[in-house]
Amino acid sequence: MAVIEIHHLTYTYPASDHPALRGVSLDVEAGEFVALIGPNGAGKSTLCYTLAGFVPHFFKGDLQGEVRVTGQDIRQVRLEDWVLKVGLVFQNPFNQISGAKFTVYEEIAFGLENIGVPREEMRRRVEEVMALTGITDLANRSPYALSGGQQQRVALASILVMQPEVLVLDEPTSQLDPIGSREVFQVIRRLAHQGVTIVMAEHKVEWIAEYADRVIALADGEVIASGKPTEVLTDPRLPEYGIGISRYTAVARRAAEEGLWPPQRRLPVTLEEAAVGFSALEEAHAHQR
Ligand SMILES: Nc1ncnc2c1ncn2[C@@H]1O[C@H](COP(=O)(O)OP(=O)(O)OP(=O)(O)O)[C@@H](O)[C@H]1O
Repeated sequence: MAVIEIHHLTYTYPASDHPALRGVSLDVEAGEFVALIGPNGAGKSTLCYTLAGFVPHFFKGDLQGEVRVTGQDIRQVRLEDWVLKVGLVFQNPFNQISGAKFTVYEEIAFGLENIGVPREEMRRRVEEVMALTGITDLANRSPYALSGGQQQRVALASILVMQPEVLVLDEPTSQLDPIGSREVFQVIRRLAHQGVTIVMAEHKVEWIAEYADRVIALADGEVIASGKPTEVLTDPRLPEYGIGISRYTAVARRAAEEGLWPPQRRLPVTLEEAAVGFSALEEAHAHQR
């Protein structure tokens, strides 16, 4: 059984007459890392909110179809129970920090304190997630006196400490520089290897190509492509939908039009793939000479 099962999901916000999600179907297996891409307004955040239970428990509106996580229907479970099953990480870590605690350690322990977890277990779980997210040395620092990447890892740790089965991230690296982004992607990859199911809305296609298992492209609330990152991210229709492509895909596509890309080779998404493709072409030319 897939961990996430979405069937024919159509959702319209209250006071709107245009569905934000239309006929979305999607299964995600345990430990899979799925990236959501799409232009502004495509429905990525709405899908994240739905998985996290904010739709329909907080945003009412009209929800048709089925959304299940580990077999449970989203409509049958209260939001306060659902959030223990599905953790949501927002774009801006600043919004996720409670403001009630003075140190990173206390911040991460906050959620466990609220549900009355015994002190010894709390310490063990907090130390475990700090190690996993690489922030052990920040334990006594203020959550506000950190870089963006460090702050996002604190936000992530404070969600992970609750041990959700599914982690949903809505553009978690949009405020981060390349170093911070890599830190976050590496932690996410590690979590997926440990069996956490990941759904992440993200624009950075080169990072997605490197780290995600599958990509789902949304446009105007509908799934327009779904598959392996290299397939979806080089789909020639993406620009028509206003979805950004990697600069390496764009360069190689131009080169291919001029006969300067190996004909049988898939277009690249990352720099490494581009380098391999162009050197293969060079070798083929050297042979012909
Ligand atoms: N609270 C709301 N009430 C009414 N309509 C909304 C609300 N939030 C989003 N929408 C609409 O739902 C559609 C999907 O928006 P959503 O924010 O999910 O897209 P997105 O792909 O996350 O875009 P972005 O990349 O800009 O964050 C858009 O048409 C948007 O205007």
